[in-house]
Amino acid sequence: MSASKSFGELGSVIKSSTTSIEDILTALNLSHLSNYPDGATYQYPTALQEHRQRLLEALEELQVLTLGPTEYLFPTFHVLYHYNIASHVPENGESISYEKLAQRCGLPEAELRRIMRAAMSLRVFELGDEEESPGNGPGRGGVRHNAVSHALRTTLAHDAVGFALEEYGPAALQYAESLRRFPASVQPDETALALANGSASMGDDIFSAIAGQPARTERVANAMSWVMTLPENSSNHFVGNVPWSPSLPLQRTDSAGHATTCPRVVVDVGGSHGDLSRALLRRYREIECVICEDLPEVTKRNLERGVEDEDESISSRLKYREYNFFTEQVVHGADVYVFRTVLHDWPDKQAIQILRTQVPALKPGARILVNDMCIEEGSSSQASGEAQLRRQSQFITILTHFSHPATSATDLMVKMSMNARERTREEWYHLFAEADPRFHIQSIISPPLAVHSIIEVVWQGAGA
Ligand SMILES: C[S@@+](CC[C@H](N)C(=O)[O-])C[C@H]1O[C@@H](n2cnc3c(N)ncnc32)[C@H](O)[C@@H]1O
Repeated sequence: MSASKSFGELGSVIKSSTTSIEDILTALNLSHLSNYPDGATYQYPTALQEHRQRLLEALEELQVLTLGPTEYLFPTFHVLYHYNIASHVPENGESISYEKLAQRCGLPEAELRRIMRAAMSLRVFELGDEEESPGNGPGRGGVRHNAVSHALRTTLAHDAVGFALEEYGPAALQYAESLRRFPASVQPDETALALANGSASMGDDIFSAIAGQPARTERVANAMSWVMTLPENSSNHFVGNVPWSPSLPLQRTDSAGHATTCPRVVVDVGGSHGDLSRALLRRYREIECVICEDLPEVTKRNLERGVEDEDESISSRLKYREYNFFTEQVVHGADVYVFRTVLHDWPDKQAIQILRTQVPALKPGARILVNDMCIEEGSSSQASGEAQLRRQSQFITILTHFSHPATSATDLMVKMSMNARERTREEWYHLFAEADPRFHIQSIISPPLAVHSIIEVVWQGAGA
């Protein structure tokens, strides 16, 4: 990738530039300038411009280095995605001439050059070997991948970028209008995304709106799989902290005082491609079966994709099943029902409905494990899940660069898409109490460095 300095070198540049800036400000009696509002706007004096420029460059480079190529995908802009330019640049560090790349992408060479110049300024791709076409002058030898553009080559990353740009980009531009048209609405079809899809107030949430479009449906599912590759979102946080995990510091017991044992049958509701299902099966050999449920289109793709490259010990225990969670749960008597980043998509009314449709299937002591965010009102602590999430959701800062300065928080993403919101702990308690008083929240675990908490809910009703 184009960040050529090490952490240590960048740290030194940052230290020396900030010291120089501070010295100049002190000499000019301006050391009081800060980010905190004091009623004054200010411009930095020219004397410190050079240090400021050095500092900004080092900070940018440090950010790229710290995020790593996969998370630093957000500067990808739409034309790069649309023409799938990364896929036309050879792998293995080989350069490609602008002429050839333009042909492969179906773009005029002059336009491609402009696009690539902009991309490289954002540290996506880098200049190729000058020797390749020596007559063209410095930097004219074409381009090649850097780590960031190379990461963009993979379908999952590319689809994640496309999902953000093409689903949320247009929605972000409708956000203000949606607030004007549907003030205080909690209907999933009265949203910015629905306006962008021309389906507002027609009874369609986004999942229904794209249901008949396999390419879009697949892109959403791939984007979800990509999100799970980000460290803060890794399935490891869930898998390592489930109530039966041996790695928990304290041995967990159920309400009768028995040690919490590993479940045999788990249902992954709204499980998309089944990434979490597979992670559970890999870690817990005692789980006999995980049933990954999702909408028909998603399940169809899961079944078509098959299990060719799958370890047989996992594929034999993983089942895919069509299920609409607004209807009665079809798998009765499972030990655990997992909802990972599902309920946060829905306003309370629908989330309650989803929980109630599970009730007829629940046996006494069955668990629901929700893996969603517990936001902390008013917290800006860097250690909180919310602050983690702000960084994680660079996913949507794609929009801040090239579409609309919309948001850097999934709270606004779920608002724009479904009129939903991320919930506080109290709101989770309230939601379950509303859904059915026999749901008992047994624990909420927020693993360190994880975006999502694990809300363990035990069914205290008699069985169905
Ligand atoms: C935000 S994704 C979460 C996917 C997965 N659990 C994860 O953590 O990556 C929400 C999932 O809910 C599914 N979904 C949406 N509406 C549904 C419905 N009515 N019934 C079942 N699944 C649904 C979507 O297809 C999608 O896979």
